[in-house]
Amino acid sequence: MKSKVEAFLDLVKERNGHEPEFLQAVEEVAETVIPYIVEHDIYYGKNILLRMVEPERVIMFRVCWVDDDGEIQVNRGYRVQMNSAIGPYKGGLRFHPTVNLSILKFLAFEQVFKNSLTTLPMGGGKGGSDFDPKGKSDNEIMRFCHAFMGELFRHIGHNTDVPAGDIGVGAREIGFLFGMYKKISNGFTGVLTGKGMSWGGSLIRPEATGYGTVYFAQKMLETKGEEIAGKTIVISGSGNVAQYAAEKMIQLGGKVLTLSDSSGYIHDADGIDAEKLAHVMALKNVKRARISAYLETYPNATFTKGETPWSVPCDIALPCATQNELHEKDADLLLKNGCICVAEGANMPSTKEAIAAFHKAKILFSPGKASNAGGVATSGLEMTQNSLRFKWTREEVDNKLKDIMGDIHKSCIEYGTDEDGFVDYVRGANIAGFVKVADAMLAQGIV
Ligand SMILES: NC(=O)C1=CN([C@@H]2O[C@H](COP(=O)(O)OP(=O)(O)OC[C@H]3O[C@@H](n4cnc5c(N)ncnc54)[C@H](OP(=O)(O)O)[C@@H]3O)[C@@H](O)[C@H]2O)C=CC1
Ligand SMILES: O=C(O)CCC(=O)C(=O)O
Repeated sequence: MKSKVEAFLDLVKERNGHEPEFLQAVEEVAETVIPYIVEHDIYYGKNILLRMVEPERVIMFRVCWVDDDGEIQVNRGYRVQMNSAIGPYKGGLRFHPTVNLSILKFLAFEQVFKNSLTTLPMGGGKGGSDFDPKGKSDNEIMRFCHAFMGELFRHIGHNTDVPAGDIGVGAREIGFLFGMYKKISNGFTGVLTGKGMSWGGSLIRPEATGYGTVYFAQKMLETKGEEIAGKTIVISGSGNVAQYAAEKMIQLGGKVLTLSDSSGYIHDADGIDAEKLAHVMALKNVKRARISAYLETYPNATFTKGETPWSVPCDIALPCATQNELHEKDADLLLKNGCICVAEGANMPSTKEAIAAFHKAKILFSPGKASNAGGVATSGLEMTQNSLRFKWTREEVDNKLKDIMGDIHKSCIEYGTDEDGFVDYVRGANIAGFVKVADAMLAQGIV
């Protein structure tokens, strides 16, 4: 006889069998949420989770643009509008050659729970394209963004769907996307977040995902009487999330040992301090160089080609690059080397087996939907400021971000504490995220 979780997953697999990342994300949620549904009559027998795994709408479109050689290029664009029970769809856009429907559906599904956890009124969505920004000129990026928005504009709006950045979409791309939306719609609205500071952006939004991940790690460490000062930290990635996670760790007295990109990782045993990090930011955000270029200025560091940084001994690990970048063997190495805390800055960076290893060892482990929620939370604060036509100070936004990360941590404790006191942050985040969305769906009827 199949368990309820198995029966549910079989149904989801029947419809989405060719979408491995989406199935992985659904499985993690189903395993923790279905037992909760079974114990709570108000949710039982209503097929709520079955409704939540089906996107409300998926938009897929052609994006044609002309490259610098005058060649016509064709890419595929998407927007997955997953769930709008508690607010307008909200979530980033990813430009990366690996983008497909499975990846965007997993990200949109995670986003529904994450946005619910922030306590702000935002539904979940995600979008993007298989366009590869690497090696493209600024003019090519602009032409692509304009072409992409030339179709996306009709599906979004400040009260309907508010996209933002993700992998491959940063301040430059948001600028080009916003410019085209404003032109076509003939209106200046907060339709995107992550905007520039002089045209509706919020202070702290660029820093928010990385800072928030560190604030969450801080809260987890506090439960064990530990603090960040004096700890060694291994970080993967060297993009937006990794850079600001490193910055906050350094400010709080941590010693950051590594950063990476898709070509490999650098290990600086002396620690990446504020000055070295500023150099990384210039390398990555201005020169758009590979992380190995770090060694040209800091030759004492090492570069390991084609590897992730998890073999470097550390107290705290922050996976901040991409999905499924931390496997069971990496988790075993981290544990063997004494790691006590893993906070995910990326979305679903740890595989199911890696999470099981962390849970078995009972170390502090937080899933991205809890610990990286600071980015979208601050996007929510950007939306509020846009509606109010007002601007909060850096300190005001940072304090709100800290409060939100603290509240998410409390929710995880409330729903994820085992009888022996161990906190399963995965279960906590999934159930807390589910309850708010499910209550709204029940109140709104079968729609
Ligand atoms: N930006 C945000 O506000 C938020 C982002 N996230 C998540 O955080 C993660 C990082 O996003 P963000 O920093 O914004 O993106 P960026 O594009 O700024 O940086 C991505 C980083 O990850 C590396 N990377 C990407 N794909 C791979 C891969 N397949 N293998 C190894 N390294 C890879 C990139 O290296 P390379 O340059 O070589 O590709 C780069 O260093 C993603 O999972 C994203 O979904 C979550 C919440 C909010
Ligand atoms: O700020 C946002 O709306 C999106 C952030 C995002 O894409 C994410 O949380 O994964």
